[in-house]
Amino acid sequence: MDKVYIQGLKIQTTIGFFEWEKQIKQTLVIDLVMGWSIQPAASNDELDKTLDYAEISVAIEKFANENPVDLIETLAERLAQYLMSQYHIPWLKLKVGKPGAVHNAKTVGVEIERGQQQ
Ligand SMILES: Nc1nc2c(c(=O)[nH]1)N=C([C@H](O)[C@@H](O)CO)CN2
Repeated sequence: MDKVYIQGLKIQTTIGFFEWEKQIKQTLVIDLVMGWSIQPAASNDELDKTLDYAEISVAIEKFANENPVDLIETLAERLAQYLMSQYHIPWLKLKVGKPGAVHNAKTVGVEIERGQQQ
């Protein structure tokens, strides 16, 4: 299966378990790989036939800000379900990193894979 991907997307959103985290925005870094056949778009050079990574990047930050949660696990799961249903994505791999969370780690995060590779 072909892939369309977004790597290292930095978003600012409210996320965290602790009370102080609910009062601020923090940086999350999103890596997303989406299964998609690119041939229909490529054959006629048509954006409409593929996954628009620019539109999806904006949608990710909007979704995170409209659906604040405590855990990055919850955000990953809900965001994956949203993207799959909104854009008819059959399979995706999603990483959510929270680089500011552990001061002596480069980053921490979760990675999930959902759906079926066709
Ligand atoms: N596996 C996780 N561990 C932790 C999370 C999380 O979302 N998933 N969150 C926190 C706090 O919000 C933390 O980021 C504050 O520094 C702690 N552990």
